[in-house]
Amino acid sequence: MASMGSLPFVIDTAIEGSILLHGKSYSRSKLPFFAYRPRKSLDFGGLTFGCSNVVAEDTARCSFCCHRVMNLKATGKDSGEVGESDEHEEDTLHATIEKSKKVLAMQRDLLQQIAERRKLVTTIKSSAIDPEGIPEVDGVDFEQSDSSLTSLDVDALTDGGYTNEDSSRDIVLSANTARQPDDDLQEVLPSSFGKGKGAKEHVKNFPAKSSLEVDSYKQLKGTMRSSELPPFLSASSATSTLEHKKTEDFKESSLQEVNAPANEDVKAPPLAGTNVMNVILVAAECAPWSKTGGLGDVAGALPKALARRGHRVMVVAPFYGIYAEPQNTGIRKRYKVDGQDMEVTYFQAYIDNVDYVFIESPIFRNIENNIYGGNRMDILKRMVLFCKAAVEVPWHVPCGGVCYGDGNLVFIANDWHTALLPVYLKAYYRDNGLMKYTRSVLVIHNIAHQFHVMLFVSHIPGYSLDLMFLLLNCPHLHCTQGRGPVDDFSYVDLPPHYLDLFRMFDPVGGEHFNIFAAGLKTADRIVTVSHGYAWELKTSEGGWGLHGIINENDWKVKGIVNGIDAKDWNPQLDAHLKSDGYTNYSLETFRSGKPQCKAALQKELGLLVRDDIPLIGFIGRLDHQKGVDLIAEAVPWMMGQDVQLVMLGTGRPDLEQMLRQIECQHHDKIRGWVGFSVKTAHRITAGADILLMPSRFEPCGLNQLYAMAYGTIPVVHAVGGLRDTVQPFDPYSESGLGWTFGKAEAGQLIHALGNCLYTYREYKNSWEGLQRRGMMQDLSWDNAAHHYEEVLVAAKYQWSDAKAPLWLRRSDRCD
Ligand SMILES: Nc1ncnc2c1ncn2[C@@H]1O[C@H](COP(=O)(O)OP(=O)(O)O[C@H]2O[C@H](CO)[C@@H](O)[C@H](O)[C@H]2O)[C@@H](O)[C@H]1O
Repeated sequence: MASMGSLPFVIDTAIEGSILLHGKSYSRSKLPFFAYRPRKSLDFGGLTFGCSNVVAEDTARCSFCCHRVMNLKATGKDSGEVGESDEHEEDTLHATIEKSKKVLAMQRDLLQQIAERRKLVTTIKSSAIDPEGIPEVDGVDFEQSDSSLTSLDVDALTDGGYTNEDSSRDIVLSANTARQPDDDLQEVLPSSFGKGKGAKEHVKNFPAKSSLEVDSYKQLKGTMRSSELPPFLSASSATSTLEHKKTEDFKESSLQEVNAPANEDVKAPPLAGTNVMNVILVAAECAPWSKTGGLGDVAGALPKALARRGHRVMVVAPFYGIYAEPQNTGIRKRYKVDGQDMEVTYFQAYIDNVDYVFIESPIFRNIENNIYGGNRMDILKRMVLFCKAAVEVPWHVPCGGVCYGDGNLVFIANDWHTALLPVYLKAYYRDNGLMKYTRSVLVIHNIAHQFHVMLFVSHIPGYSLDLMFLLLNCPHLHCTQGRGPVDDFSYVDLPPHYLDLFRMFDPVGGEHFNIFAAGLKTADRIVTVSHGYAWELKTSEGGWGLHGIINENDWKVKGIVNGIDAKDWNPQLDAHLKSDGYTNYSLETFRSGKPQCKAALQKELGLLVRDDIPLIGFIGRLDHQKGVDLIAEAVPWMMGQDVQLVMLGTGRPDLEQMLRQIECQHHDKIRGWVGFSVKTAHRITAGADILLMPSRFEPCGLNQLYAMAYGTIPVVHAVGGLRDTVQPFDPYSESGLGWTFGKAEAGQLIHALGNCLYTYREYKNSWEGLQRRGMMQDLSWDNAAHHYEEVLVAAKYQWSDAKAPLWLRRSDRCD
């Protein structure tokens, strides 16, 4: 079956003096160079599955496990013993040797990188007390590997050394050794599933687990009878028979696949280089399936950017409604929540190089419009189940045929809703010697979240007014940081000594239970969504009672400004600008495109269609944070300015009522749209001239980023991410991106807006310059993803007890 060139070879045996390929015997003296490599180095993946399907190109990847293999270009004939050398064979051999040199050069680079890592680990070892924290690097266990590896490999892998059976090559390849065949067979995807668009293809882009990264779950199952398994683990799936059948199907289809020629795509190395990891982002919402605000946008966009860098990325979210894309994997598990067994079913989709896993359970059903609704216990139970099920996804849910496993894995949890995940990871697994190399990063999008009623209270020193309002008056106190009475600890189902992580005290609320606090303490790293907010979180005004914990963990906190999804929020591609008189536009066409969108918006809202009147927009949750009440205060002034105003939002009923009332009073100039409409948000962003964001605090803010990308000028309270991203306009140097004001007060808003309107009317060129500068910025997620990657890598090499060693505190601070 083989022909000259690029067919796969299956090495059957390699014995002294000869080798058997596809059942044919080849004499050693006539063999192409690959046959000289000791059999051990070709042993990965076994003979029946996966890695035996090596292909012939410079640097080939196994079509299944994607591990780099040596150049195995075939030079033998396809049948019978290799005959006498002829000229053609000589040429081919030379070409092969040339190619092998290139491969060797690449390997040399790789070895150098390994050597550098080794040095790093040695440094870590020498400054650490806990040897358990020493991580493996790309599958190499430095504890176990031969100490002569570094020098030996780099030097020995030269042309001359290559023709010998050099054990150093074994070591090199074993660092990339593929998963065991058995692993594959245990965790494969149903055949119907693995065949989805790109489903298998994507797996081969990622490094498979090394033998050192075998799931701790499998180790556990291998050493214990099921009756002895720890109680925190999920109960066994009801689908085992089905899974077995599907496993067989998959085995067959995989074998068909490995037998097919697979030399077509030798891909460029990933941007992340040797930092490529498995990343699982876990969030309570993920656009476009579920979104109540910015968290949904981030969960929808950041994973794609990480995938573009070459990481294997998954998003895990609850399955709230009926979604078209995800398919039922048939895998079901049961977890205990408040003493009850709750079953979850995993749904899965693969879109834009990202795996999406949705956790379905009656507890999540039909709440897509009220994700955070219900009473405190309802929410708590949902989050307990979600986090328990999410931690085990890398064990149970095969994506494209292969589970992520728990080696080289980092979870990214988001806000208090998933802050239990780092705690469960530690308490259930790492404390028990499982998931030893799995790390967690907790992202703070909003440390306060919303609250609903405000009353006047007198000031307590050290506590901000905002916080006191929150503590005293929030009827949905559970919406903030996962707070509750200390008794709530019994619901999270953790060993008693974990209570201390959750127990908090503040002068207003007294002793209480706080999920966010426990997550922040336990996570290996903390990210928040801007530099400004990272700083504010450490203050009593900005930390909402958690500033003490943030300060104590300062060494692991990093601010990374959000990006924007360059497909969804791009005026050139925006799907919501393709109808009703709107139009797509770009930097080249915005002078005509934007006025067209403005006219379409005025028409749609029933406002006077006039190009010369500034159209001001506001989009956001209607709550204390967003400062919509400050806009209301400024309305009388605005109405004297010949402007139009449109406000879109939902939230606090009193603020919703306020919007309706303002519209009633100034129906000719104002629209107050109460509701959640993604389409309208896009259209306002495109059609408005100015966007107001008078937020009292704003961790990052996405709307000002969207506005700038659409040539809409932001007027913002200079706080948190707004200060980071909106550089104030300077008329002298014609620089800057918008207007800012220093205090969340109506007077200051009026002052900044007044200057903005003046520029709009009197200085058309300056205005256009502002628009151009805004639109020309690279606000994409790619930049942010690069910074996230640094955090993920730092987490990977983080000590397992989340306590930084002293040297790290001094020299590798994340701020
Ligand atoms: N009525 C409505 N109809 C349609 N769309 C609506 C809407 N109200 C809001 N949106 C949309 O929801 C998103 C809100 O983004 P924000 O950055 O204001 O997030 P939010 O404050 O919820 O999140 C938190 O997390 C994000 C992400 O990290 C941080 O940027 C932010 O500062 C922090 O408070 C935007 O896409 C906006 O268009």
